[in-house]
Amino acid sequence: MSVASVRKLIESVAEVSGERDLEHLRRSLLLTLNEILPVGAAGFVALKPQFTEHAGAETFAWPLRVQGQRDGILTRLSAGESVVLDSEEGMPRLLARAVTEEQALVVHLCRAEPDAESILLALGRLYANFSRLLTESERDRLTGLRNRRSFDHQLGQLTTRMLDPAADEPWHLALFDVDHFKRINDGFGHLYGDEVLLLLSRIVSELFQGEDRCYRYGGEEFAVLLSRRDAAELEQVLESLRRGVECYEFPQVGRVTVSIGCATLEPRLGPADIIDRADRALYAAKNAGRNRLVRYERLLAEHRIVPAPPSGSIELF
Ligand SMILES: Nc1nc2c(ncn2[C@@H]2O[C@H](COP(=O)(O)OP(=O)(O)OP(=O)(O)O)[C@@H](O)[C@H]2O)c(=O)[nH]1
Repeated sequence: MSVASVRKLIESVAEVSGERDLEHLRRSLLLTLNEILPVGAAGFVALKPQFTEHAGAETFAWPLRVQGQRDGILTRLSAGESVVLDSEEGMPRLLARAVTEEQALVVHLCRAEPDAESILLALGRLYANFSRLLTESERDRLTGLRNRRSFDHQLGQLTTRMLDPAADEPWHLALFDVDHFKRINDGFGHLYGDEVLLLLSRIVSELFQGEDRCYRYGGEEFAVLLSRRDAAELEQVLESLRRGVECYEFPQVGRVTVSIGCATLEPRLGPADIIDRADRALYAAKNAGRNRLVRYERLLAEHRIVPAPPSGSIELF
């Protein structure tokens, strides 16, 4: 390798290691591969067949189909393993490396390259290490749900996306809080309190899948960002959360209830505005006796609340 190539490689790796977002990390890694290998196409392919619609899978539809073993080989790969799917005169042209349990990095070269396998191996390890660090920094340790940091990031992205006039999917924020959680801690001990939070997080994760995202918002409070639902569907799914918790028999502790406040994202609302709305609805649910769902928009329609102006629209002079 020439000094210029080594410098290019180090610069690219420095670029990759500076990423703080998984999506950017993936993009940065693909750019690096393009810089140092004669890449025809490269992308991430989901290892599990049910995830094959993910970005990147289509890119490799044709070469893998040519191989006639699209799912055969890739689904048998486990994290850290790699495979050469096609070679030319003993040198790899089409390679896959399982960078995590769920994803393989697949590279199709314009021409065969002797160092391709070792480069893919090294960059794959780099990606695996960084993605593990990023994933851990986005997760809550007790429940395994995404944490507040991740929530702030996602809500920020959603409120920005709402500014696009073409964005027509309604997104909603639900905040829910365990009722009288202090009593659970005081009566049964902190460990049982922790177990309640853990079991609650499982109930929520099972109920909200796909595009919906669940977060531990802090302490005994959780957040869910829900997409593609009208008001009736929203109430229905959040009611089933409330009932699901109410009916669950928590070991030792018995019955637990939650109060839920919910608000719908609107174009002029920033993250703080939407949190404030959901929080006011949650407060109203607590005040009305707990173990219930309150939607901000319903409070507004029934004149039970005075609307606050969006924070971004306040003019001081
Ligand atoms: N076990 C456990 N307790 C926590 C954790 N985080 C916060 N808490 C406890 O959660 C309790 C919250 O109490 P409060 O804010 O008074 O609310 P509450 O008792 O749930 O009452 P309402 O919200 O009004 O229904 C406090 O006792 C905190 O110590 C945690 O990670 N584990």
